[in-house]
Amino acid sequence: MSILTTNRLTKSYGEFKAVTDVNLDVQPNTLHAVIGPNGAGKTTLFHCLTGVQRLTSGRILFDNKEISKLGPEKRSSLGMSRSFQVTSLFLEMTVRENLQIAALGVSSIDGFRFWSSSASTVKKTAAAVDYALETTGFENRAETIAGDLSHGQQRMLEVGMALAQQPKLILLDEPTSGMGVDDIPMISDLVRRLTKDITVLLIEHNMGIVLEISDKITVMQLGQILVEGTPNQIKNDQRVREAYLGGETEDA
Ligand SMILES: Nc1ncnc2c1ncn2[C@@H]1O[C@H](COP(=O)(O)OP(=O)(O)OP(=O)(O)O)[C@@H](O)[C@H]1O
Repeated sequence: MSILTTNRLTKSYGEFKAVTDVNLDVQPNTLHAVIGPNGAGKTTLFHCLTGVQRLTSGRILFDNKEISKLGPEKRSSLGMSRSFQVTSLFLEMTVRENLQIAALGVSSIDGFRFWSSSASTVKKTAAAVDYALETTGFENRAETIAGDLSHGQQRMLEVGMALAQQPKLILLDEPTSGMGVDDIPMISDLVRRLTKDITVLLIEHNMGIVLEISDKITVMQLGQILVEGTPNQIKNDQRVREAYLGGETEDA
């Protein structure tokens, strides 16, 4: 059974349709990537899925519940977490403290519940932080100040913050953007590992990474789904080659 589906998801800005009739079907414990050239509608789709933007029409079902009209906090409390941005890390705090905040706070600063933590919350939080530390491989850096991490490591910590919320599904928006080539394997290995426990929906521009690590790929163009399939199917699809820089499929 699917963990996330969209049914004719459409988002318009005035007369302009940025996303049109998108039907996504994300299976549990898979890495499902959405790719497409500039302006394809990936970011708009991402914001509609996280609840940052309202759909113009269509429906979103997560874990068998309709979530189309729920805000970001509610979605995250149901188990749908998005990766934080480097700009939302607490750079003067340690890695562990950042993860604790994410584990306690669910998603917004207003939601933090430091002061009313019961013993069971503290225990649950510790387990969530341990899970995030272990999965990101940050066990040895737990006491490092986040501001002292490299840019690539900070991006890993963003993913860790989402993991500390112990989601069923994690949504990642271009997790490798701005990363040096040497750091990219670190994050792509992490993303790949995640599907052991949870589901990953990855919005990504870099075709090379997506072909390497995804189970299923949805290619968007001009707000619509152009083609879907396994990395092999996508790699060999003429329509995809044409959409990406006149024939190139690597790193377009
Ligand atoms: N707030 C907005 N108002 C009007 N048009 C918008 C708005 N946001 C996005 N668009 C338009 O919607 C289309 C899809 O944009 P979107 O950012 O979702 O694409 P994308 O696939 O994420 O592209 P990129 O890889 O360049 O970020 C584009 O034509 C864009 O100009």
